[in-house]
Amino acid sequence: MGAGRVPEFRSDNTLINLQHLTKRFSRSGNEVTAVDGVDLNIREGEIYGIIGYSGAGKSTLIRMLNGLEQPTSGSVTVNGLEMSSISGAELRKARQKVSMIFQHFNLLWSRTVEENISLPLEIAGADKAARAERVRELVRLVGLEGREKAYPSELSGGQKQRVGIARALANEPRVLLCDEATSALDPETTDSILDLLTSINRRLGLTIVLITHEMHVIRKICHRVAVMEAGKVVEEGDVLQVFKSPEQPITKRFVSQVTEPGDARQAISQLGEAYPDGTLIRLGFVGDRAEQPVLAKLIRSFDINVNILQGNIAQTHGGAFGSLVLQLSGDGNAVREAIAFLHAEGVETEVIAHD
Ligand SMILES: Nc1ncnc2c1ncn2[C@@H]1O[C@H](COP(=O)(O)OP(=O)(O)OP(=O)(O)O)[C@@H](O)[C@H]1O
Repeated sequence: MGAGRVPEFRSDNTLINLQHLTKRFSRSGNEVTAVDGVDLNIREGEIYGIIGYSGAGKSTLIRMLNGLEQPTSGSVTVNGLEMSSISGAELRKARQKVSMIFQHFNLLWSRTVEENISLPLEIAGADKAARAERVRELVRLVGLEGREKAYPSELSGGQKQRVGIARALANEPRVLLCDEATSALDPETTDSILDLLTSINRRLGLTIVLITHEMHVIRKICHRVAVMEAGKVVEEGDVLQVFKSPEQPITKRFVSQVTEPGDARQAISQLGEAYPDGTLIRLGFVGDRAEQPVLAKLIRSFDINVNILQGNIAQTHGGAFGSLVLQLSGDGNAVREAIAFLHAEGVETEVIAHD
């Protein structure tokens, strides 16, 4: 679909504004605050990710963006229209412009691919010829040519989600909400669906808001991210910035999902055991900043041994980031001075372990 050739459109205009958004549920006499005073601005044309563990309040929050759930207090405004204050026909109309895809696709099993995609057009009252034309376009857009007459039971998970995406785009929404849209898919299919969402974002300038518990999804396609914990947004920012210097403990855990795969962590701890006299440090680097000269200077200037234990680099929408794990060994003072030197050079440096 050539996503890379289409220029990116992102404006500074706020499309979605959440103010002190709160949702409480009462369940058998107990009150649960699912969303707790959230303030957020989502800009037109961006892919905005909300990440959190199970129970953090993500689903409740995203369901308030299209009026599937009503806030207990606070407001949701989409393109100047306060979703929390409308109902009935007005809400149904507004919902056509804020459509949604789901983890389990929510397709109608008795309808074919093209009949599923056509459904929102039927509901909106489009005539038969216009529906057929639009369905053809959408089938092409999501890459399902040749599968129009298939039933959902005959499709792979990725194909089912493509039908979900086509159906969600039928009435030309301004916003696409994705509720754990890739959580039921294997890693390769996840990547192909994320590529499709990126491509749609670029081609149509569509604003996408997604919720997930996987940092890989955030890293791969989001421009900005909010981290949710116990109903609150505890950290928010550009994806690259959050990867570079996560502040909250929960954000650090999410970032380490991507930067420190389990086997790498194990390898580091094994190396740490093999060289117990060393100090393990992790250097963080971002974009095109050159840490290499700093490393060369470190090795030249201090009488210590430097072993590179692990290095990785990953791409985000905003650029590359990576980390390098080093083992420094030698005289304790020299090691301390070397670390002070790295700090002074402005390299993000964290001591992981020392003897
Ligand atoms: N309809 C409901 N009635 C009562 N409690 C609810 C309801 N919906 C959500 N909750 C509670 O609100 C809290 C947040 O749930 P929510 O589903 O929004 O979190 P989540 O981050 O999306 O987690 P998950 O990924 O597991 O769905 C949880 O404690 C949940 O049990």
